[in-house]
Formats: sequence, structure tokens, C-alpha cells
Amino acid sequence: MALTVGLRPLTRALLRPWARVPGAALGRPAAGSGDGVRCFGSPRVLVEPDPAAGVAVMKMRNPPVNSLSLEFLTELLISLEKLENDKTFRGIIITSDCPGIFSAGLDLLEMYGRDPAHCAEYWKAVQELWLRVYLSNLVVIGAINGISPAGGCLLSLSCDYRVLANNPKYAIGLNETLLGIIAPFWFKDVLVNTIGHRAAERALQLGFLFPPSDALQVGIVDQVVPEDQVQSTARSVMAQWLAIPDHARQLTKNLVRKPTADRLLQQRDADIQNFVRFISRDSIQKSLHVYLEKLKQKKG
Ligand SMILES: CCCCC/C=C/C(=O)SCCNC(=O)CCNC(=O)[C@H](O)C(C)(C)COP(=O)(O)OP(=O)(O)OC[C@H]1O[C@@H](n2cnc3c(N)ncnc32)[C@H](O)[C@@H]1OP(=O)(O)O
Repeated sequence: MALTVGLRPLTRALLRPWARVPGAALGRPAAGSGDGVRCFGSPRVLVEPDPAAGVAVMKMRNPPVNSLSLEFLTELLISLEKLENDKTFRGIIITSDCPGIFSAGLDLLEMYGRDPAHCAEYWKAVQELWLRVYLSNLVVIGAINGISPAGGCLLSLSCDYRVLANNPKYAIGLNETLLGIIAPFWFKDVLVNTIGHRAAERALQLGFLFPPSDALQVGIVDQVVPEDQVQSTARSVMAQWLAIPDHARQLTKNLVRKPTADRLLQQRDADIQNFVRFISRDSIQKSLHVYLEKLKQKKG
């Protein structure tokens, strides 16, 4: 059975992309961009453009934990598409507006107690975000200012360069096994590409969440800096990357990343069907239930 899920109906119906950001952000001049340039975005994604530098800072703000819900994924995709299509921008910095959290990863509530059609639509959006970030023509730098498990780690790994704030609470890794679920092959591929086969084998099976010093040592991030220097470091790194002619850098990036992306592109529908089958299993739903309860109990 061919799946015919797509983002479009949800996306277009739910969102008014590029509406000015409500509240304080509305019309606020973007940091470092002079007084003429305004922030823009959507409810969950704040974009601070710096046209002079050719850079936009994309701040994720889906409180409390920037979990990647379908609506949030959709807004991220719209922002990314918009930036990609605007010749003003050559690079983006992805960071978080939620204190202490980069992203808690995929939204468990999109996978728990949902019907197969919803799960399929959700998974397609997850695939879409990964492909867009991973294959972006823009330089993508992750300014990781918080914890970044599972899907949050995948988003980080899909950037061209990762700067992590030096706070022992800001662990990063693919911890899916701790939830009783399995990182899909393309999550695994990106981790293997980043830290090597043996380190990935251990990290994936044991669901490692690396604190900053270990993350740097294993190579899951490129740099660890004091928390108040994450953004400025991301900016300086961006300047280095933007010193390279775009066409040469983009073709090289494509050369390196395309084979990994192609593995998914060649079997996207099958991957969606696998996900839906897997996540719909009673045993997996039970694991998710237990994990969600644990998260709740942690509070009480
Ligand atoms: C084939 C299947 C493949 C699937 C691949 C899966 C990839 C994934 O990304 S799965 C998600 C993995 N994520 C995690 O394991 C992180 C879970 N969350 C946490 O560990 C913590 O919430 C935290 C460390 C990120 C933040 O801790 P804290 O600041 O103490 O906040 P709370 O734990 O109290 O959380 C607040 C609120 O948010 C809910 N929540 C947290 N994470 C998620 C999530 N990933 N999805 C949905 N909801 C999440 C949490 O339950 C709390 O809700 P309320 O109790 O209703 O306030």
C-alpha cells in the first residue's frame, strides 16, 4: 500500500507563515543587524536576520522543551524553506529560546496513542526536516544551548558544525534504547558518520547521553565553550565557513552527504510504513507509556 501522506494540507491550513512574531518579538530589531532589520518568524520559530552578514539565527521556542511536534516541525520546515529561497542568506545558526533545553527530541505525544495515519504524517515531517537540514545549501551551525537527546541530537548532528555550551546538564546523544525504541537507520548513519562505527555501536546500544566533555572527546560536537560564548562562537565559526566560495562548499557538502541521504530517499515510503508498524505495536506503546509516566513522576 502506497502511503500518500504529505505536509501540505496541515501546513497550509494551520499556519500563516511569515506572520510577524507576536508580543515582544514583534518588530524587534534583530541583534547586531542595525535598526532597519526586523525579526520575523512563526509562533514557534523566531528568525533573527542579519542580512549584512548573510546570516539568520533561527531560535526554536516550543516551550517547555522544544519537543518536535508536528506543528513545530512544520514551522521549522517553512522557516528553513524561506531562508533557503532567499538569496540574502548564506548561513543559519540554529539555537534554542527555551532555557536549558536545545530540543527534547521527537514529541512522544505524536507517537503515543495515535492512529496510523497520524503517525505516518508525523514521520514524513520528521524525515522532511532531517533531509532539509542535512542537505541544506546554507551553512548550518548548531549553537546548542541545552540538553539535546534523540531527535534533538539528530537535528544537531545534521548541522555542519556544532558548538555546545559547557554545562554538565546539557547532554547530547541518541538515547532511544532507554525509551525501549530504536533509532532509525538514518539516525544511526548520521551518528556513525560523525563519531565512527565502534563509538556509535556503543552509544546507540547503551543510549548514551554524553555530557559536554565526553561529547567533545567522542566528536559528537565540534567545540565546547562557556555558556555565554555559544552564540558568539557560532558566529565566528560561521564567518570561517562563509569565507569559502558557496558553490565549492555546497558541491563538496553534497558529495559527502548525498549517499547518506539517498539511503532514505530511495525508501521513504517503506521507512514510513516501518515506523508506523513499529510504533503501533502494543509492546512499543507500553514502553512509551512507561517512559511518559516516568517523566511525569520525576516532577512529583
Ligand atoms: C522507530 C521509532 C523511532 C523514534 C525515534 C525517536 C526519537 C526521539 O526523539 S524520542 C524522544 C526522546 N526524548 C527524550 O528522551 C527526552 C525526554 N525528556 C526529558 O528527558 C526531559 O523532559 C528534559 C531533560 C528534556 C527536560 O527536563 P525538565 O526541564 O525537567 O522538564 P520535564 O521533564 O518536566 O518536561 C516538561 C514537560 O515536557 C514533557 N516532555 C518532555 N520531553 C518530551 C518529549 N520528547 N515529547 C513530549 N513531551 C515531552 C514532559 O512530559 C513534561 O510534560 P508535563 O508533565 O505535561 O508538563
